[in-house]
Amino acid sequence: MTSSAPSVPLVGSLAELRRRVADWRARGERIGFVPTMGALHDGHLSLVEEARRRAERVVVSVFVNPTQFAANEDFGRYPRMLEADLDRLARVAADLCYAPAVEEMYPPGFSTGVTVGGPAEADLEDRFRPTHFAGVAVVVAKLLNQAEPDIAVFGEKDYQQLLVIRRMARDLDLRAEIVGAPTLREADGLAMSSRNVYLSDEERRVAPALHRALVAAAGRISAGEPIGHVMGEAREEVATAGFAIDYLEARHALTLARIARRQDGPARLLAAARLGATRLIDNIAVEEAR
Ligand SMILES: Nc1ncnc2c1ncn2[C@@H]1O[C@H](COP(=O)(O)OP(=O)(O)OP(=O)(O)O)[C@@H](O)[C@H]1O
Ligand SMILES: CC(C)(CO)[C@@H](O)C(=O)[O-]
Ligand code: BAL
Repeated sequence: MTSSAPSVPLVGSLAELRRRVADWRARGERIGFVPTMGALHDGHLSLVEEARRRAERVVVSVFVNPTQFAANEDFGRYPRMLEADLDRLARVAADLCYAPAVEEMYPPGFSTGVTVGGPAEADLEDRFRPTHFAGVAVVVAKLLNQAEPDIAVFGEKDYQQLLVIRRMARDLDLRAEIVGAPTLREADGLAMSSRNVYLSDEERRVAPALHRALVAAAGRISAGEPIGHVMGEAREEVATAGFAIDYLEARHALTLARIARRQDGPARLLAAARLGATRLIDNIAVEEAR
């Protein structure tokens, strides 16, 4: 299907990205930036809309970053559909799509890394993807240096990633303000994700059980039930639905430190769990007691 909205310019070279951004900046326009790996869904588009509320121009990057995938992960089969992505970006009037080739981002001889600690060492995603945040940090640092936006929007769906990027931006004095945006969900509660296309029909039917368990647990903790007990039952419920759980934990929402009591919060419940070959992540805030 073709869109009737004006098409979104696509650039692949850093020089061209910089030229366009410099033109806008010279006109006094604020630049918003949304980094993605493409296969865009409505969750991504909501980030573009958030950026649009805060800036006159919005650049969206589409780059499946090899350095954040471990050798056994899905880099090779990650969905790639740039034409459809451009069509979707046109509908939310993004100003530019930046889709560099791997060689543009990582030229021969590339040998620099960014070491991230703090929230990157929370024993959550990092336990299961030990090289992941180093790859995310290096590509996000590069993208933010390349586009030099005023603001950059990241989804709360990747909650630990959001905290890692906030920490990195603060520690390295990156100029962009890092903005977090809420998770968009399907009608049955499943967090939208490019990886949902991997789910079989049966797995797709089961998948919302993860969010349901998080919502129920957050409500019970908020009402004063003991965290350890509630989280144990949530793990049982998710496992019974058919998931293999990597983690399903209550953590401090700002530091990701373990918390045993609601009063140690603000609390966030974070989960990663596998349905067959597909790994889903999700998280939810625990409302604070009034
Ligand atoms: N459902 C969603 N709602 C809001 N933001 C989202 C959602 N899903 C992803 N994002 C955000 O979009 C940005 C790009 O994410 P990415 O391209 O990895 O998409 P994804 O759907 O999360 O894919 P994946 O399946 O790889 O996790 C990230 O900041 C991510 O947090
Ligand atoms: C931030 C990001 C675009 C870096 O590759 C990626 O980790 C993602 O899509 O969340
Ligand atoms: N949204 C995070 C990208 C990844 O899983 O590699």
